[in-house]
Amino acid sequence: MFSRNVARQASSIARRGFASSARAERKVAVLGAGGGIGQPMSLLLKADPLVTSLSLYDVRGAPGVAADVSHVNTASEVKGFEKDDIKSALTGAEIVVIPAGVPRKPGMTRDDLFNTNASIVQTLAEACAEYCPKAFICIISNPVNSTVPIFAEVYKNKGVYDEKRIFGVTTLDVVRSSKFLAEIKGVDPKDVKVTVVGGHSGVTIVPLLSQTPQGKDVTGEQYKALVKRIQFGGDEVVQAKAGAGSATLSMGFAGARFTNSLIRALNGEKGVIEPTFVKSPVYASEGVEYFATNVELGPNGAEKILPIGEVSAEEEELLKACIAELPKNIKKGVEFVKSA
Ligand SMILES: NC(=O)C1=CN([C@@H]2O[C@H](COP(=O)(O)OP(=O)(O)OC[C@H]3O[C@@H](n4cnc5c(N)ncnc54)[C@H](O)[C@@H]3O)[C@@H](O)[C@H]2O)C=CC1
Ligand SMILES: O=C([O-])CC(=O)C(=O)O
Repeated sequence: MFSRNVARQASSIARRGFASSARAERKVAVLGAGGGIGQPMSLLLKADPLVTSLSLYDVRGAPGVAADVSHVNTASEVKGFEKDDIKSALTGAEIVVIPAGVPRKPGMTRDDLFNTNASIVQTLAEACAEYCPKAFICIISNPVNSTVPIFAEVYKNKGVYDEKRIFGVTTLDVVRSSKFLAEIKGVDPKDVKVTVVGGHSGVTIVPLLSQTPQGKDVTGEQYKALVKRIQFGGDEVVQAKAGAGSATLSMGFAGARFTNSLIRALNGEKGVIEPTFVKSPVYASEGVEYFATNVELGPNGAEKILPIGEVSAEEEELLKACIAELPKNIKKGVEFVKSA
């Protein structure tokens, strides 16, 4: 959908011409733009005609990345900021995408990143609350199950919280599910859409393969292996990179796809649906405050949280395991801010 849409937009703009095309102004800021995810994602955002302005920030290196991607001949303007200049980076931003923080090394869980990334995300939330409190926030930094609650708690403290505007980006789980299932079935991944619910780590990642035409008849050992590969796809990359980090290119693609969906919805397109980790009523009665399901995006952000729908017996079990784990991750994030 993302690449098809970018291609469609690009050809439509080519027909109408850049200068004359009336476009909604959409300023996107990337925090952590100098990193492994930040760089390829910034390139993809620069290639997206729906992004009209790109503001790249990192504690170090973002002006260089900005100078580089600014030579790509699409219409958007690009500026780079570093160190203390976060105010300039965030002022006027409508969407802030955050891949700032340390990645895993082999042997680590995402939760092992908490000690470092919690304070990074808290600091960035404080800056966003001050300089662009109405922006839509897309959080990539791990552990997403905890960093989303951290961001929300900071916003509550600052009196600017709007639950519809804060998203944990779980799109990579959706992208992986589509690709891995398509490989098994020998079909084009563009035709394979998998809803992934829950959170973004190990057993909290719950692919609903039974809801996908191509996934329905995957059973037995093949089903178990596929679910495991989706749940631990991040580990596959961490191991293959052998100490040099985690998924960056596929995450750059997934982050740019989520941003594109959000902008299309802000621009008035109807029926834009993406799974994302948000404040959710779905398991609230069981003490799970945040949960990823399909969410219909719209001009106010998370317009409609869609129900999980019918699930198989196996998926029931996966959901139980998810629900046993997720509240601990959420609580850890909430308490981090409350105890500060
Ligand atoms: N949500 C998801 O599906 C995924 C999340 N991730 C997570 O994304 C994060 C980033 O991963 P990579 O880009 O590979 O790491 P990286 O280390 O290559 O880049 C991170 C960047 O963040 C910057 N940074 C650190 N503190 C900052 C601050 N206070 N303000 C602005 N920038 C700051 C660093 O200077 C660095 O350039 C990690 O936490 C990783 O676990 C990675 C893959 C998938
Ligand atoms: O595995 C990691 O640490 C990075 C990540 O979240 C992913 O690739 O899904």
